[in-house]
Amino acid sequence: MTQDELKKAAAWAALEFVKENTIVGVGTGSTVNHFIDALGTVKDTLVGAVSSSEASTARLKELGIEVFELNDIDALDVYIDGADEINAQNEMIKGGGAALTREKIVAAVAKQFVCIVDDTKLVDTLGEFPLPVEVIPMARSYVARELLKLGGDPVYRQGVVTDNGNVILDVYNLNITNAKQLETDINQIVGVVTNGLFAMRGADKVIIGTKNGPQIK
Ligand SMILES: O=C[C@H](O)[C@H](O)[C@H](O)COP(=O)(O)O
Repeated sequence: MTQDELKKAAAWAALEFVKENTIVGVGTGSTVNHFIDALGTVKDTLVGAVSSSEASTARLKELGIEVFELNDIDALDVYIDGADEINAQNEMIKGGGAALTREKIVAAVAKQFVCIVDDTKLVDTLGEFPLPVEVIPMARSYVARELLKLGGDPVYRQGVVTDNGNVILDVYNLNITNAKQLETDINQIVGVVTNGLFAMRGADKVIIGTKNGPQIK
């Protein structure tokens, strides 16, 4: 099976976590795009969705799924999203598609975070994938210098502006042994909006696309 077929299998398996007559939290990325396609097949049973990016919002609307503003809802049962890396503690690196901040906000509201990944995303130690950090544009050089002090090698993601109007620094060469601490430390740097570590709020369930079918843990 190709990596995309594994993503698709994990994404469609996530439908079992979607309850009738609810609003579903929807993440961003190529794995989630498969999940949105799956949601389209059950759209008549849903109230609608809350989205973590302009790209996912457009795709949901194309399929006729109503998209609600997060500020207009009180609670969210489930949030379904992909990841760039995930470890055995269900801590993740996210933000390869620059959607990390809105993803972290929707994940914070949701009662349950279901992560959908192909099995290439499983790692023993987070950090081989460069850690995305969303930064206020005028703080970019300052934040980069502070990230160097934390032991990483930040690289400006040229040409990318987030849905929030900010920029991304991708931090290479981090060997992340304490993800919660690093998540907290990076968030303390003035000018950082969010970093792509999802450790303080990790996934509650993981659906892994494998050649033997989707596995839930
Ligand atoms: O900003 C993007 C998100 O965090 C994605 O969930 C993550 O990059 C995984 O994307 P994909 O499913 O395309 O591998």
